[in-house]
Amino acid sequence: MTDARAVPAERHEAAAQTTILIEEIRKRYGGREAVAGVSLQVRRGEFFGLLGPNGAGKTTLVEIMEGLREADSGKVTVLGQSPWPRNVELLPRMGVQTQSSAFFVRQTAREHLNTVAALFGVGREAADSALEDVGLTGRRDVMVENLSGGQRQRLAIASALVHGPELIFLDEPTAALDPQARRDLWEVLRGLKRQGRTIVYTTHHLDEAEALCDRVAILVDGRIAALDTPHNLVSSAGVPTRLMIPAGRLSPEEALGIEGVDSAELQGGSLVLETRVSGQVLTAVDKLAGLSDVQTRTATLEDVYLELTGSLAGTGQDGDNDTEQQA
Ligand SMILES: Nc1ncnc2c1ncn2[C@@H]1O[C@H](COP(=O)(O)OP(=O)(O)OP(=O)(O)O)[C@@H](O)[C@H]1O
Repeated sequence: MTDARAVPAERHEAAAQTTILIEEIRKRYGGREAVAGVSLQVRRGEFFGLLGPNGAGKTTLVEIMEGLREADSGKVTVLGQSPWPRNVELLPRMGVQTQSSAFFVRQTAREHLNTVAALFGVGREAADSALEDVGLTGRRDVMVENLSGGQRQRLAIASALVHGPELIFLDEPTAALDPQARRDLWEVLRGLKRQGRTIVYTTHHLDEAEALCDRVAILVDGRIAALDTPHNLVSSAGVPTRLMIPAGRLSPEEALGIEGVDSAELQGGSLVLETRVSGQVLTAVDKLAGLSDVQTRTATLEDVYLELTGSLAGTGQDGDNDTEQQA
């Protein structure tokens, strides 16, 4: 005989695999609905990206997940618990890096982390291992104020990691970094994922989201405009491929005569064709003008993002003029 009260095994399994569950969350500031009915699930061990234009509601949503802000309605479950009202049981299990991370600037990187470790009640070994995780061991004796911007960003991440949280919130950790420092930090972040941590990642860098995230949600005007793997978003969006042909080899009129070419325009020394059937068009271009020096640019997450944010932004709000500070 089965126990009617028993939770089916698959529901237990689903709960074990879910780190964050957001159900129909809404948050209004005065007349503006910053989060307008968002539901999503972040799976255990997932690198989850939150994308969207300025003012889309990302910070509000993340703060609701972190237990820093109360939703007007809807349900939030983080690691099986409600983060609001401020849930002290959850604090040791979560790490939070914000863009305005505070540092003890008159300390060395190591002293800073030791202080953070002490606040969390963990030992100095944890501080050393967090420094190693972010590749800062060699800079541990440098005063925080003498670290470069990229090294400070790493220290901010180390501060969010020092107590060994299962879930980490990272808010634009690569903002203001040079290209090499960004790439270096990507490796650090991949390392965190390999350790099995769940990461909620807010960024404006679409290439970064594409390179790092298992799935991304694109927020527009407080609503989810798309949620999927970067690969699926790109392949299902139907964004055209661009072919760049050195100018002079083919005229725009000739190109427009090729079946499957949607547009043809001269831009910066190239004839740029847009098509959704690139194989077919390349074959035709080969016959007419040859393929040497022809470049192909396939759609990226940035194309999908721009299409979504461009077509949806501003359609679902009651105005931007009622934004007084509210808790
Ligand atoms: N404390 C607040 N009081 C009033 N309005 C707020 C408050 N916080 C955010 N807002 C408004 O809510 C909307 C969403 O803001 P939010 O900071 O969540 O967006 P965001 O996607 O994080 O933006 P950004 O990319 O610029 O950080 C914006 O219109 C913003 O002006």
